[in-house]
Amino acid sequence: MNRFFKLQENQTTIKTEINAGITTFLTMVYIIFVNPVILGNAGVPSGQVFMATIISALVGTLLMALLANYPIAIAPGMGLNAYFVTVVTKYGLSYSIVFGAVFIAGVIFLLLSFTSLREKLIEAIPNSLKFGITSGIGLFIAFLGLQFSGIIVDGGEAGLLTLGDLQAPNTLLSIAGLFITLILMARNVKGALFYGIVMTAIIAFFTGQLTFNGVVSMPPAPVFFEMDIAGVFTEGLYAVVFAFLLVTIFDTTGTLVGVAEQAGFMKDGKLPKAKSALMADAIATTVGSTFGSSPSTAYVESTSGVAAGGRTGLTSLVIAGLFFLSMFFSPFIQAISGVSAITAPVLIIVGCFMMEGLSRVDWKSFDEAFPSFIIILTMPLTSSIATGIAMGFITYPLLKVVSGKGKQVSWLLYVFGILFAIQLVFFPAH
Ligand SMILES: Nc1nc2[nH]cnc2c(=O)[nH]1
Repeated sequence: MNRFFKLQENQTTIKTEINAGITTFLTMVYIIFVNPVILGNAGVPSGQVFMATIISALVGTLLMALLANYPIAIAPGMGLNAYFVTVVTKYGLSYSIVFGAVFIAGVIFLLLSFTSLREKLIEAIPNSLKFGITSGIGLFIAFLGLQFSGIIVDGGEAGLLTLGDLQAPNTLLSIAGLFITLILMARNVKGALFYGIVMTAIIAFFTGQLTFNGVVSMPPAPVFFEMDIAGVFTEGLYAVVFAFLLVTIFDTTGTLVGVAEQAGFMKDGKLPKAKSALMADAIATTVGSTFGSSPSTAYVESTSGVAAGGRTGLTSLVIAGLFFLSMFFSPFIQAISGVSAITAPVLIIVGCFMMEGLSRVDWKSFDEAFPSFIIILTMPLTSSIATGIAMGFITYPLLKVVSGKGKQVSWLLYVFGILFAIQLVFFPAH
């Protein structure tokens, strides 16, 4: 164990790594409650999403442990799960076609992990676009949380949106959950999001909003290969595949670099073993789609385990082991997932985490600030990550050219800008 995970070299111990693994697991286990709620809005059965989420997290995090020896967890990302639902519901598609799109994005990501285009792409995209995308997704999922909780509702005569009925039972439950979780977060309690869900569920139980049919059982049977790859082409979902691909690559890379900086792994501004880490994510996304999950990404919550001293893949191995054990708690987890007001506070708070990157945008330069701003604004307003990305990629090269800085922009961005402009104007459906 010591030799495989290089514990001594990384100045850590088995006990510290186990502690770190438990810490990260507690901060991210909410995804197995929340993902069935979100993908349930696209009609995917809850038991299927529950298993697919665990399998994605298990495969990705285990590969991260074994291939990269990093204390970084992988699981289906928030934001892309919501975008998945938008694509299914807004355009009336079958979810199996959209799983096909996730599969294709995963395979392209896997192929890209072997080439240098991956680095080129990552280097060509400026901070304002990268962090604009992550933050836009943050606002998007927080907005969903506000809707699920009933705090924000359709405005009708009052305008597009308005404040909901704060005395409605499910809204009251969410508000109580939000306050409890915020208090736990502010007091730096390990696993605040998880304990927040549990405490909100207890309130829901005693107020009759939640019923249980058991706690432990054998895992539900996973559903395998319920996807329609041909449908991706007949429906022309190219922009959707592209959005899944770009967001997964940027999000994972940004998160890997952030966590690696915190853990002291960066060497001369480069991330060693980036290839193995990205491959772990690409494989998790591809495998996850075959079982019925939206794309996976490296989790920002891994920072909590690193803060607890985790430095090696042993931390990730512990996280993967805990995800495996959670398979046996499906009745408990599915009952909680059935009441979206319980998990809504998590969406609002995770949205806040994802805004952090905005500090890296150069707000004093208008040609950097505006593309970031338009992404953040349009993602929640159009409920489309792809549209938000398109707005940013169109305005960035445009503003650079008119301000005489066109030469600073990579040719890749001009190509993307033109492609996105054509797509938005002529193929706006997706
Ligand atoms: N980086 C990152 N971390 C997450 N934690 C939960 N969801 C996400 C996500 O989409 N991206």
